[in-house]
Amino acid sequence: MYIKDVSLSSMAVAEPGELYQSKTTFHRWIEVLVDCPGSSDLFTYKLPAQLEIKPGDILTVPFGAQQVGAIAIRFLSQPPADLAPEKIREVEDVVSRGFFPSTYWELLNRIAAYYYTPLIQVIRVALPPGLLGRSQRRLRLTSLGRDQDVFSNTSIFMSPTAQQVLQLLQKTSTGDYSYYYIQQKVKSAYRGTRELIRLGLAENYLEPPRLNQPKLQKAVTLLDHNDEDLSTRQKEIVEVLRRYGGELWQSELLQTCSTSTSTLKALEKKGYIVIEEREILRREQSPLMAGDQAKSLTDAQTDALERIKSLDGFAQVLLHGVTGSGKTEVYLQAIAPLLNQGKSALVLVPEIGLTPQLTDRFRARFGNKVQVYHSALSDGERYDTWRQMFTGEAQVVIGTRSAIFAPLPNLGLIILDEEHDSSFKQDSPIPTYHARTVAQWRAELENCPLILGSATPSLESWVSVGSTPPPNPLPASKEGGPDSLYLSLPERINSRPLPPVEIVDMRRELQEGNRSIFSRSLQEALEQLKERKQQGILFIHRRGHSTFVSCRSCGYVLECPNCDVSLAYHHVEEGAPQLLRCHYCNYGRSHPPHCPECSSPYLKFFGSGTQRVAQELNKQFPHLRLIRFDSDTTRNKGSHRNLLTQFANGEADLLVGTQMLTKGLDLPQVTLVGVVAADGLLHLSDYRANERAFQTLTQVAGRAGRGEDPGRVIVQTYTPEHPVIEAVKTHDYQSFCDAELAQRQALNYPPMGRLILLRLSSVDPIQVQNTAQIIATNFSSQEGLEILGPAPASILRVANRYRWQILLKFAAESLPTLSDWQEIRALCPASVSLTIDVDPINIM
Ligand SMILES: Nc1ncnc2c1ncn2[C@@H]1O[C@H](COP(=O)(O)OP(=O)(O)OP(=O)(O)O)[C@@H](O)[C@H]1O
Ligand SMILES: [Zn+2]
Ligand SMILES: [Zn+2]
Repeated sequence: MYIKDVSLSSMAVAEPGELYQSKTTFHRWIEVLVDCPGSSDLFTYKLPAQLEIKPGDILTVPFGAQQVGAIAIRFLSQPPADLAPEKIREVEDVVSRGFFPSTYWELLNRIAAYYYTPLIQVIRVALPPGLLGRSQRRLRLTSLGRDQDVFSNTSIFMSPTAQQVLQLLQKTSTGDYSYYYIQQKVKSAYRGTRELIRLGLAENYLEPPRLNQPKLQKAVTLLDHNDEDLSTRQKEIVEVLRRYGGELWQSELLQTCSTSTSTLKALEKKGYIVIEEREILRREQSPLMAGDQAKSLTDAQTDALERIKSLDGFAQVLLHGVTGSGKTEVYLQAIAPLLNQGKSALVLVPEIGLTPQLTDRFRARFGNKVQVYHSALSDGERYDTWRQMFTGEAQVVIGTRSAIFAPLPNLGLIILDEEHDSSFKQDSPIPTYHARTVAQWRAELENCPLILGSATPSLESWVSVGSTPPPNPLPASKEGGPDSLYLSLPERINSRPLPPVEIVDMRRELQEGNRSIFSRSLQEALEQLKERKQQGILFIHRRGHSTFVSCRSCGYVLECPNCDVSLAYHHVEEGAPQLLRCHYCNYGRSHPPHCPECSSPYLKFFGSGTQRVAQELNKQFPHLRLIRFDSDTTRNKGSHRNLLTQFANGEADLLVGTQMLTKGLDLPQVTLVGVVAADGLLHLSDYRANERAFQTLTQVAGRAGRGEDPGRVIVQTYTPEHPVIEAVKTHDYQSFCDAELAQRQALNYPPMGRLILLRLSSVDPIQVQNTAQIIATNFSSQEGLEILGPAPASILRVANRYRWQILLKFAAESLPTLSDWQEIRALCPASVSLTIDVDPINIM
């Protein structure tokens, strides 16, 4: 593939031999990425003679009138033709060497190239917010510099400028100023500072953003002493300290002993205690966990663990374990020996708030070796956690998508739990990476295993560990490529059965006079909950914007005549015509008043939200206590945990919620799971709709019957004959996959074919449409490339921007030669923005 974008072709730095300045090829210029808002170009600088620089080093360079942070990208043996050599400025200094280990650096480069994203944007995703941006370069005295008296004869010889800077620094108690300040105070300070550094009298460093300075707090430490000359009060304090292991935060001690700082100071004076500032790490706080021991494993778990432990270096492992089969225990026991070897592990989960239980289990097992890293942390927490990771101490990092960039130097294992989950994919902004793809590269580069765990693996992962389907029931293992391994946990812990799934035909309910959103079956099950002192979960699919239209009388779903997808309902604004549209070929029609199949007027936009269901429940089952569990009720930090704890404590009978319920909840008291309307999942206008529906329904069903009491699942639908419903009923992942893969194959959809989605948006509806048209025609028809669209996005206008899209579909697994992306971008006028989504997951 030919890529002209400069920042993309910087891949070259990762090639061996290019990394270092060798004596034979003497480089005199270097291209750097400058950390300046809006700048994504590379700039050329001259290499100072004495300074050794490697790609990936963090530098300071003069930029306009400022000194700014920059990252060294690659050497040039020729200056660019359009730049006069004498105009090129020199790199000022290296702030941090080897900041990016070479494997990490290569990872970032791969992401930039694969996702057509300028490298600086990738770096911004990887680094904690503001690390480079608001960092400040400072100069501070060394101990040699502190003791240097410029007026004495024994002083090291230095220029007058250097003397001035030295004296300036010596005047402060800290011996430390920002470069900016020094430059204000001393003329041509630049040369002076260089000189001081060379003489070992000063050193420069990059100060982290102010906001993220380490947080200090006073700690009180007990010294070894016999307490003879103490008052009773003082003795009490010493006793408290001793009970707490000899150390407490001062604030805690004051509170515990109801004493004052002056009492403590008196104790310090007597030499019994020391009070000092200590850094407190702003890590996510969690309740203290009781220690937890490794469980003795089932046979299937033992097999899986042994296979994992025997791996040496990179391998991709699909751990396919049915719901409640104990995958987490396998992760924990795979990680334990690594920590003892001084290695770290990275565990990615779909959404951290939704899985406090998982984090708790890790904390209970590994204590403070566990770090949590995700974007909902405050900047301070993120920064501190990031620094902790950087130390290289063996640790377990649990985080969401972006934690794949955790700077763990000594990585021994990467795990993606619930690997099928679509939240591992970033749709915007660029890079539109998939954490699974990045994890695969990272594991390869670090030469460590990658475990993909799921009860409902993505078809991508299923195919990648060997596309020939194994026999049913699931085999213990199957072989894919040389580096891939399939492991299965086919049974629940203690051989508990998977819950039976009852499918209720809602058309029948209507025919037989039940107009409630709850079938008679579900009503009866809800009635029984209270009697039996059991708990239940009701799943409601919230459709957000997109919807499908179906006939309440006959179940007919309006579909596109040209594609095998349902039509989406479009209603751009009040008063505008109601339209049905296909997102793949742009076929459109008006919304019909009657069912085209049976002429019934009961056409319905499907899906009632949690709120409506909760109201309905309150009306029909006033004695059932509910907890609503959706994005409205879980907005605050810690609210997931609170609601789940309430529920686990039996403060409610029913948990009513959305997608959130499907992710890893392990509540043994739950016996009933009800799906109010499965149809909301089945007819989305997306080629992945079936896969997603199967995964969601199987996962939510898997919440039932995990404890002693057997579970029961009731799925309500208007299309009971749908193949997804069939597969969920029989817990048959295998046949579902076979059928689904055959369809994907026929239509060249992933994982057989490949997709790239171009999303265009603009405040100007005409311009965006025209641009989409021009870009689409620009893709010369190639063998194996199909261009779908341009078509308007399903919600045409969002935040006053009109959105169009072009879907590129490739028959082959790898991408063929495409036209130059820079040229494509150049076709967009300034008012139209273009996002290139590689391997898109959301096509609507
Ligand atoms: N060897 C074991 N012996 C006894 N209990 C176990 C064992 N392994 C796991 N468990 C328990 O079984 C329950 C289910 O395990 P876990 O939550 O890991 O399942 P899972 O495979 O991740 O399920 P899901 O995919 O549905 O989230 C947990 O409560 C766990 O503590
Ligand atoms: Zn009908
Ligand atoms: Zn169509």
